Amino acid sequence: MGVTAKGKRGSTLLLKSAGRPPWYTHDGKNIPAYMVGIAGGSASGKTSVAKRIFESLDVPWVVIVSMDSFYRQLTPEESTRAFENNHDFDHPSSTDYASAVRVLSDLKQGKATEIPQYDFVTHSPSSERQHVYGASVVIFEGIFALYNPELLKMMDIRIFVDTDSDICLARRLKRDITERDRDPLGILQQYERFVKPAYDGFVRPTMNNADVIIPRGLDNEIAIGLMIQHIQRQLDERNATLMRPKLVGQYSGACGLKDTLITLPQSNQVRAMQTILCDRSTPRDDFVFYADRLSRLVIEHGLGQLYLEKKSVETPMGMPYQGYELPWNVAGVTVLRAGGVMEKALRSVLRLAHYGKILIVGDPESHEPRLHYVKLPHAMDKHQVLLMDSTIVSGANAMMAIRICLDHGAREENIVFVSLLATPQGVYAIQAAFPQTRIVVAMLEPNIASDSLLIRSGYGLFGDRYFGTES
Ligand SMILES: Nc1ncnc2c1ncn2[C@@H]1O[C@H](COP(=O)(O)OP(=O)(O)O)[C@@H](O)[C@H]1O
Ligand SMILES: Nc1ccn([C@@H]2O[C@H](COP(=O)(O)O)[C@@H](O)[C@H]2O)c(=O)n1
Repeated sequence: MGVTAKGKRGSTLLLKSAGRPPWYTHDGKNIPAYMVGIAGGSASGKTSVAKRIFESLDVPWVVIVSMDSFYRQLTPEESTRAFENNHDFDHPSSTDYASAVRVLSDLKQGKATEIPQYDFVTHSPSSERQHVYGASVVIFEGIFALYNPELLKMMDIRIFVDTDSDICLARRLKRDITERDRDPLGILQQYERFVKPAYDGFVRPTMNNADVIIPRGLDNEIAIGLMIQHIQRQLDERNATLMRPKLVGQYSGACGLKDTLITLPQSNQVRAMQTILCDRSTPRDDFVFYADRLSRLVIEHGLGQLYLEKKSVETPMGMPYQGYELPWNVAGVTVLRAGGVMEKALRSVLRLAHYGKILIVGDPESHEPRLHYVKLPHAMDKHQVLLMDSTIVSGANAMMAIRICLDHGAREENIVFVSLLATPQGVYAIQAAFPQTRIVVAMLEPNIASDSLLIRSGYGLFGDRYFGTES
């Protein structure tokens, strides 16, 4: 049984996804996503209402998760009956709640997750998964969205769409013929036998769990408008009270830095290279050459922090030699764009690594970091992570990058942040939030130029100097 193009998959829609501001407190802890639950009868307009809310909300990184994604796998006998319109998909037992709870609780906690996909033509989950990360708002819609107590607990607002059953049946007929490859007689049989009784017995009673009931679904513009205003107000209030990471840590020379900071031995060679990089009159080709050379040194120093397995080999003279095995499980994650310089160094010294990219751009007004793109290797929990950025200045970008790796399952004790230059202020802020992350730098440089919120290190704008994009 193949999946046809006509088959409707359990739909997960990422509608807005760029420029996410920090979603964690100054001590690095995630702020839970705002969750909306929308229940109602089949074809009552749940998806349509969900889409309308999303279009209207002024929030980046929003996701709609459909309950369709969690229909459980049928046994062969059940599957045969399903093709005869004789399987009850409207009983609560048709849903894999454990999977729904796992996915939604990941999203609620700000973690990356994989959402199963469903095919209505084959009546079975497909092998595909949709990777979702970064939702500030999650809308969960489905006939049993307000049924399971664990799911209900996660929701910040619960909505029930209450549409006349004749209208629902007419819409369902049309939709199931065009989108789900069904025949009219089968649809009517299934409706009479399962859909209607289950609505009366299981779905309608969940109206009691709702905070808001929307009669007539999308047609009820007033109710929908009021509800959107309410949600937007709640989000704005939450936003105003969020404890965003401070752009500069509270470092004062007196309190000192912890020993998770590892600085490259300050040989005369290293200091000479730093002098070249800090010198405003250095020509670009020299800047690039010495940035590359210093990157290799600091990357090697960072690799020296990785945990290695012991290995015994036999020498050509037949003697035993006890040593170590180079690791296979290194994830080199670049904070774009300046971190790309260090990826080049990592590639030149390590043959086996998986690479990831994170694009963080400072907001032009507040200079607050904003996440625009992330792609990381699979199974981050099994990787030792070398996180690379050329400089740590306020520490805000580094904190966001570390938070992203943790949200994708990386273990904090396995993260090594590698940088050419760091300010003590930035290191202090990172250490306060992520005490187990090791920070390897070529140089600690306390002299920063600060122009209101925009802070520059001794290198000036490293990426622009390296890539030749200075204005
Ligand atoms: N107010 C409305 N007027 C006309 N058609 C609608 C309205 N609301 C939904 N529909 C249509 O009815 C069908 C089912 O709507 P949908 O929002 O997907 O319902 P549900 O998610 O509850 O199954 C879709 O084809 C949709 O375009
Ligand atoms: N293989 C399946 C699975 C589910 N259904 C029907 O889908 C309805 C829920 O989807 P809505 O978008 O309408 O909320 C539900 O009433 C099931 O009967 C199906 O027909 N085949």
